[in-house]
Amino acid sequence: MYDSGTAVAAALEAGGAELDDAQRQPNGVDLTLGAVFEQAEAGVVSRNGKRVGDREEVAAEDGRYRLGPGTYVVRYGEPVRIPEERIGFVLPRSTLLRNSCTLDTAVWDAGYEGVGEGRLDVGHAIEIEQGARIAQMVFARADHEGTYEGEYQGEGL
Ligand SMILES: O=c1ccn([C@H]2C[C@H](O)[C@@H](COP(=O)(O)OP(=O)(O)OP(=O)(O)O)O2)c(=O)[nH]1
Repeated sequence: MYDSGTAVAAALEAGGAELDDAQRQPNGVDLTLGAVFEQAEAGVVSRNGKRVGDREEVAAEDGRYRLGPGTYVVRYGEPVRIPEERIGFVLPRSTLLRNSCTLDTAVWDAGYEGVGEGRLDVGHAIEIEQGARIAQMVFARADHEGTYEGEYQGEGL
């Protein structure tokens, strides 16, 4: 069972997100584009740890990112707090898909708080305005043991 968009909006606002009406969707809340980065060195995923490789921020021109084909890391524009008994999923706006682009996203754990990131795959050159809606977050009810306490907790806040 998924929460309504109104319930997702209430949870995000309780976590400090400032939402405009266009972000409020029937089944979730649209997240906006905060910043774009290009990976500059190798990261590490090992059995006992991980490290995110350095990245360089892409400059917006007149508030717009003009992105050529390739892989980017995006930071969303809103802080997110995933309530207990919920799991979060972020899906790309279909307009990205219709323009040969997409977002790759992972699980948003109960108890996570922060300004999250995702992988933007640009299959054809695209222009995206900073602050434009790029994704939708939905919440599903979920059992869980414990809450998120990893090193991304509090990122970007
Ligand atoms: O697309 C996503 C998915 C999740 N998150 C946030 C919320 C999630 O709770 C946290 C950690 O995600 P995950 O557990 O998948 O990352 P990990 O690499 O396993 O990190 P950790 O070892 O801290 O669990 O990152 C994002 O920013 N973007």
